[in-house]
Amino acid sequence: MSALANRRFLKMNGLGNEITVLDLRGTPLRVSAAEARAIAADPRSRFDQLMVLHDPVTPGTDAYMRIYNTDGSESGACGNGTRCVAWAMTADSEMRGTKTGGLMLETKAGLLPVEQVSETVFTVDMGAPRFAWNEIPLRDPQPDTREIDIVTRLPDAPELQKPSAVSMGNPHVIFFVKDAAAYDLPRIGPILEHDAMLPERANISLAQVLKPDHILLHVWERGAGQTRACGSAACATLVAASRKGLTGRKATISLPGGDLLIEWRESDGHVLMTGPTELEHEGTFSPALFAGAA
Ligand SMILES: N[C@@H](CCC[C@H](N)C(=O)O)C(=O)O
Repeated sequence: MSALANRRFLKMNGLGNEITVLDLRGTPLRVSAAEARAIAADPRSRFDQLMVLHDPVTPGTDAYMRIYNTDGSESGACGNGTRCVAWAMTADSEMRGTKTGGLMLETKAGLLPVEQVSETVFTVDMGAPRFAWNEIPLRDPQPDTREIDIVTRLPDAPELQKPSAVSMGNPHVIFFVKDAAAYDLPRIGPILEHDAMLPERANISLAQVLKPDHILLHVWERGAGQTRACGSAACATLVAASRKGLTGRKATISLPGGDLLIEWRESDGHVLMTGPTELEHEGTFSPALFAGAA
């Protein structure tokens, strides 16, 4: 039987981005890719991202987070999930600590300071974006990641060329388009996610700049498919738009699930993401869930 059987989880969302939070602090347990897929397959614990809390690694931090996509792959960043974890560590009767003030969370991509804005709204410092082709990473050297070469040619969407690429601790490719809602993302998303230029695949964004401080965004997420919102994609998109001179350094990013406020802070180059969280329900994993999952 999986050691995760009967463990408690929280089912949450950040702007409709489905998030399941599992607290494994104080245990040596780890979630395997097969266990993550099994959790995602159950409608009660279904997720776009599973946020697993582990004991802190770096002194002074509050928790280490491992982030799983629906397909069991791992990511270094999840903006919406980080806000959900912050809510859980602040408000949930079993996960909250005694600490007041902000939290310092950590992933394999780095440190994420979080501040509470109101009961359910949090601001996450998502860190500094990276632009070097090998840090995103891309397969081939690119002189300027504001406009990269990709291999995919879509006969019915020939304009989807020369996207921007940005790492927010996870890889993002952003196409600036006239109408972000006009594309069949479930069809073209997987093709672009697996473009040969993207050795670790990428999250694919279609961005429509409405005003210098407002962008409409649709996202196909690596390992999870089309989601109602993606926080790290919103950060990467604002940064890419600002680098191309399409927006300023602060904008509202409107996603199908709602709005995020994103600021690319001038003083230190960090990206701040502010948005809501929602608790849907709590539950425990049924032992039967993991039958066959290693
Ligand atoms: N929804 C997340 C991003 C999740 C990670 C992504 N699918 C990846 O594999 O990098 C967010 O809110 O940032």
